[in-house]
Amino acid sequence: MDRIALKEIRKEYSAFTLNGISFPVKEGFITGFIGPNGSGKTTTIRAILNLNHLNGGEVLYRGVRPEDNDYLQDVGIVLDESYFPNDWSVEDVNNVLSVGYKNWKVAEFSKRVAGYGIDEKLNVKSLSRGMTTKLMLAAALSHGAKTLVLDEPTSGLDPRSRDEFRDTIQRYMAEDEENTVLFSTHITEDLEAIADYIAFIMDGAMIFYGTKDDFLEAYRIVKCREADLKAADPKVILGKKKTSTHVEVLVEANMADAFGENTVVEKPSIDRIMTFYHRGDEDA
Ligand SMILES: Nc1ncnc2c1ncn2[C@@H]1O[C@H](COP(=O)(O)OP(=O)(O)OP(=O)(O)O)[C@@H](O)[C@H]1O
Repeated sequence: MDRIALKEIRKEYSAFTLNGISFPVKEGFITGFIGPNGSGKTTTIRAILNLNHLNGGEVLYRGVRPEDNDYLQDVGIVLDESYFPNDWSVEDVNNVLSVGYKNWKVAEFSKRVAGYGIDEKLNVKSLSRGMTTKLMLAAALSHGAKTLVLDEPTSGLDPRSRDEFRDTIQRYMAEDEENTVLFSTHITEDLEAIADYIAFIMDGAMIFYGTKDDFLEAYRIVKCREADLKAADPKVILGKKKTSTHVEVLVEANMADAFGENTVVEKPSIDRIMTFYHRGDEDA
């Protein structure tokens, strides 16, 4: 079952268009949402959270198009920047959200922020980027949300905190088989560790949606000589990088043998797929 379904969503800014993004966020699984800087991840996430007016398409939550923001009671949110007013203390966050969320757990939030080493007397604006992310994560996990929607939750975290974040998400998933997570990231190590599904966008358009394993099987990097490239239709080349001795191209897996026999074929990591995709002719 789809916890969230994005159906052809479209958002037009003056210099950017999110152009018909469709993918499901499957109930009971972790979906990693990837794409390079400026590809439209935050715009998509804001659409899911009803923070953006859309120019087309729709977002379904538990199979229906929400008529108001009540569905957000069920959603724990981490945004890429703080959504708390700067003059609030952490204690204010606890007090105010206990009014806003029907199932807010005051003691649970206090325990979580204390666990992150955050003093509730501190002002939100005095927190570092990583601490602010942890504060949002503590809030996201303190109102019984069955869905987490997290925008770049690990980008401000140090390696140890990233590791703890991954443990926290895995514990959350183990607590209830219906718990569901969508998180965007360009730290692909996070995905390799915990994502079940991958949604990959670029320049506002959908490139891939499927299981992480299918994603890793879908592409190959072929190392060959520049002359070998002539053997194949240039359209099969999804990305290209020259090195001092040869050229490397990203292709769909079924095109890996289109460049003749004098090649080396590798299965790329998520990171390599992302960095190669749409890459041009520049030298390494
Ligand atoms: N309010 C806005 N007005 C105009 N353009 C916007 C607005 N918000 C985002 N954009 C543009 O939309 C594009 C996509 O931005 P978005 O933040 O969704 O990308 P992203 O994939 O989340 O990037 P990053 O990985 O850098 O966070 C960018 O070119 C950005 O400048």
